[in-house]
Amino acid sequence: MSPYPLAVPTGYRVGPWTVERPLGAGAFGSVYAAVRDAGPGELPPRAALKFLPTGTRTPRQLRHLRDLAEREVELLGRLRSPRLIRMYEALTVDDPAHPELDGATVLVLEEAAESLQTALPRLSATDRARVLAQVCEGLAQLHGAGWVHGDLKPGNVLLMADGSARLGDFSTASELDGTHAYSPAFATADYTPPELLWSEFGEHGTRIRPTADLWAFGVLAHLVLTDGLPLPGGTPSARRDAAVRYARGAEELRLSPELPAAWREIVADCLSATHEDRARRAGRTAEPLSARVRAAAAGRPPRRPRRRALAAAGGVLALAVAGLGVTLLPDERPPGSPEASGYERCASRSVCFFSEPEGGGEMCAWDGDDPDWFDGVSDCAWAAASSPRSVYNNGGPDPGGYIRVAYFARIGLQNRLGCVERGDRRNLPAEPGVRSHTWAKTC
Ligand SMILES: Nc1ncnc2c1ncn2[C@@H]1O[C@H](COP(=O)(O)OP(=O)(O)OP(=O)(O)O)[C@@H](O)[C@H]1O
Repeated sequence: MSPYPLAVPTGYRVGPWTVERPLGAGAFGSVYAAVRDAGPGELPPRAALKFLPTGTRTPRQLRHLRDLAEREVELLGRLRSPRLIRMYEALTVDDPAHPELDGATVLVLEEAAESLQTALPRLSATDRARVLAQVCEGLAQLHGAGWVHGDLKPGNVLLMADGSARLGDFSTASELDGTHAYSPAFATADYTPPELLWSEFGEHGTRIRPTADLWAFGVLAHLVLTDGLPLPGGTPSARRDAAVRYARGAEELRLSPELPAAWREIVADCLSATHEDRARRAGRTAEPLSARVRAAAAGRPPRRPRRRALAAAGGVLALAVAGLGVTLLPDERPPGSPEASGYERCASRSVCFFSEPEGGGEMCAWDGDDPDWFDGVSDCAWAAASSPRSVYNNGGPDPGGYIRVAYFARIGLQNRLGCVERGDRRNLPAEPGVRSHTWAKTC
């Protein structure tokens, strides 16, 4: 039997496309390389045709397949982001002479060279880290647009001819409706977060949140960086049982010793056992995670603060470390003394932003990056209502040279507003507000 759910012969024509050779197959889709010999000039000369057998099968299978096809067409038709595979058009096969193909949905996609699944054994450590950073960027773009992927795994990461990565297979993707989306729940067990392993499949599907993709990213990163899955067991069902034991607190997570140090905290945060812990440690979406993953891939020391942002309101200092799974290192000291005022409240090795000029008013302080001030590493609540009016870079020396601080108007380090040299303290203009910052080598 063909491993392809839909066997399409070489030379088969659909619209302007002629099938050349098979590229890969999943549970539902059969993907073929194709060339264009006619049709509108804006279409590329080559593409990957994904055939979904929506014309055959039993009515029940059909309903499900149509749902998968519609999800993919809907998402790809509406979203265009550099890290998501593009769709050029969607066609329906009209060919009563070939009943097995008649009525099939054909997605005409940007052609990738291969999937991460097949490429992985040949990739160097540097390439593996780079691909992970690009996958996380793709997830951040997807989440930023309000969608959840729902089936992130090596077969759904596509590598282009230039080696860059894109996310593919959006048949399980779903658009967020508030905090949740409804997925058809065909995610792969090894990449499914514990809370979804026993979740109910309701009328509209399984309720999932973007943190489900973060769990899958943690599993993927562990696999890509160590060639092994994070949970023990020789079969998917043994690993699912291990996930259940882990989620119930009966078993600890033991990450491979081969996992590079820069990635351990990222993977552990993504593999937090519950949605709540994952959201707190890794973020509610991939957007805050992306900067950490980029830094790890670039070999920079993780800039995630070891403590939460230090907020001082009305001169009362609060060390807010609880709840992040975060410990203060013995050599860390609290920011300035409680009697300190103005800029002097800012602890060494921190960057501090103040709600008033000259270091006055409320303060938010970090010793690391924060790609989203309101929903990232920490919540700088007052900055949501008013923009910071002064800043003090009280950072220390850094072996990598990341001693300056660049700050941005938008989450994810976008729309750069300015940069502060080490030791610099200055007033800021009233608008616009600051949403993210990063330690930088140059200003
Ligand atoms: N745009 C593309 N370019 C090249 N190859 C592709 C492309 N899209 C998919 N493939 C190949 O086809 C395989 C199956 O595609 P895809 O994952 O989209 O199908 P599926 O049936 O939806 O899979 P799943 O079993 O994950 O639901 C991929 O693993 C990859 O090898």
